[in-house]
Amino acid sequence: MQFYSTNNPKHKVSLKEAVIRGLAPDQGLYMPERIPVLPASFFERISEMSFKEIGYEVIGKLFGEELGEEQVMKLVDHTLNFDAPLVKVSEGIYSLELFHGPTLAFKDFGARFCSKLMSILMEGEERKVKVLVATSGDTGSAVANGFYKVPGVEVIILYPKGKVSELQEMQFTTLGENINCLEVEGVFDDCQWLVKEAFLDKELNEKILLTSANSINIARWIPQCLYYFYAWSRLPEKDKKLAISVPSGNFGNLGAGILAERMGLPIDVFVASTNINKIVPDFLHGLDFKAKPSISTISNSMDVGNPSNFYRLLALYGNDEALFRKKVKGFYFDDEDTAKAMKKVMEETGYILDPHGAVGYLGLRNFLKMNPGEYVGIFLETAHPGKFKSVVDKVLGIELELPDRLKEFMKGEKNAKGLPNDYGAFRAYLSNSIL
Ligand SMILES: Cc1ncc(COP(=O)(O)O)c(C=O)c1O
Ligand SMILES: N[C@@H](CCOP(=O)(O)O)C(=O)O
Repeated sequence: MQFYSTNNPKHKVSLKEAVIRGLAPDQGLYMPERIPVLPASFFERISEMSFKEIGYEVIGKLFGEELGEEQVMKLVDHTLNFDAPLVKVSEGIYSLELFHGPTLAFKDFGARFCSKLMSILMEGEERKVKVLVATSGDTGSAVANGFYKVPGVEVIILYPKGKVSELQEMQFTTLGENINCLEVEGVFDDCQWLVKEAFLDKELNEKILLTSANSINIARWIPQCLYYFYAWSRLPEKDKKLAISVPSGNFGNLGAGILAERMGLPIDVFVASTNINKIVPDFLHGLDFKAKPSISTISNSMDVGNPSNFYRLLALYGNDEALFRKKVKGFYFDDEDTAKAMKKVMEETGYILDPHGAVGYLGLRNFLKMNPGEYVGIFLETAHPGKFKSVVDKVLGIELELPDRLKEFMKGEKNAKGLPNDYGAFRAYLSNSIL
């Protein structure tokens, strides 16, 4: 399987090159040249299969030719070593809990897969690699933990000063060793811009082997499709049509769901749910796709004004905007709606949503209301509420008990360097820290 750039379908590279480069030289995102469809027999057996067995088949179809069966199994075993339970919240509404990994957010799946795949692909290489990461909170913690002490890899995390939760910040700034953190005077989109500029800097790339562990990299993006298959395998109400709502920011997660659907998974409708950073819902309602400055919200990890996976979503629908708008429904919610939903769901069901999951829940509920009785719905609960403890406590008027794993992160000492929102300063930092 080769991978093409969304900016030029003729530019095709191997799996290794796509993963090591991260972003195509023309700034496009890599995509599999063909999307393999899983056989009917796979879907007939899926309910009896374990998460890992599902993973072997799906990843085998995508990467098996290049990696072989043994490496595929190693990769999947390393990635899927925690569960993603499907929990019934109310009649016809299920939460896919993606927060049972080491840093309690869905990014753990992609980060673990990415670090393992990079190690496999770099085996025997003399070159060392610098992994650049822009984060609004959760990618940073998952990547830092996934790549911590991996030999030959140095990670540089850029995050917007004062715009990630305290717990998220502690999860990546306290590790040290090969994990370096830069606190940027700006918003998430500035961090993403700085990273992309570094990839375009020819001179710098001649000196340093740079790659990305954001969802722009197929090694971070593709494995996120696995839990959509698993969710369907565990869904009790398969006789109904299925709607899945994805709380979205950079849109890698939704893109991975669409990939799963293109591989044959019977998902009837996707709901793209955002906070007031509503660039994609606006597009789905007929406006042009237009990046905007991001606005701070209580679902801070989704404060993205220039979602980098947009053109990947379009490519998954054959660049057919009408088809994209038909298959994906867009909703957005402000902080007041989000807080109200968190309270209502806790009062009515006892289920505690984090602010991102609450946005996903709201999108799903709105869609189901418009189509009564026809669908069963799943929303992705993308992070543990404890990661946003101060917001959750304030909104719900409770004192949320943190899981031990989160408490552990609070014991370390923050270590981050300040960085102005200026490419020259970032370049100087990278040039001075050549491995
Ligand atoms: C908790 C949480 N929910 C949702 C999202 C949005 O996911 P995506 O960027 O893949 O759209 C993020 C960040 O990516 C996140 O950290
Ligand atoms: N919300 C993200 C932003 C980066 O998303 P990614 O999936 O492209 O890495 C975060 O948690 O940092």
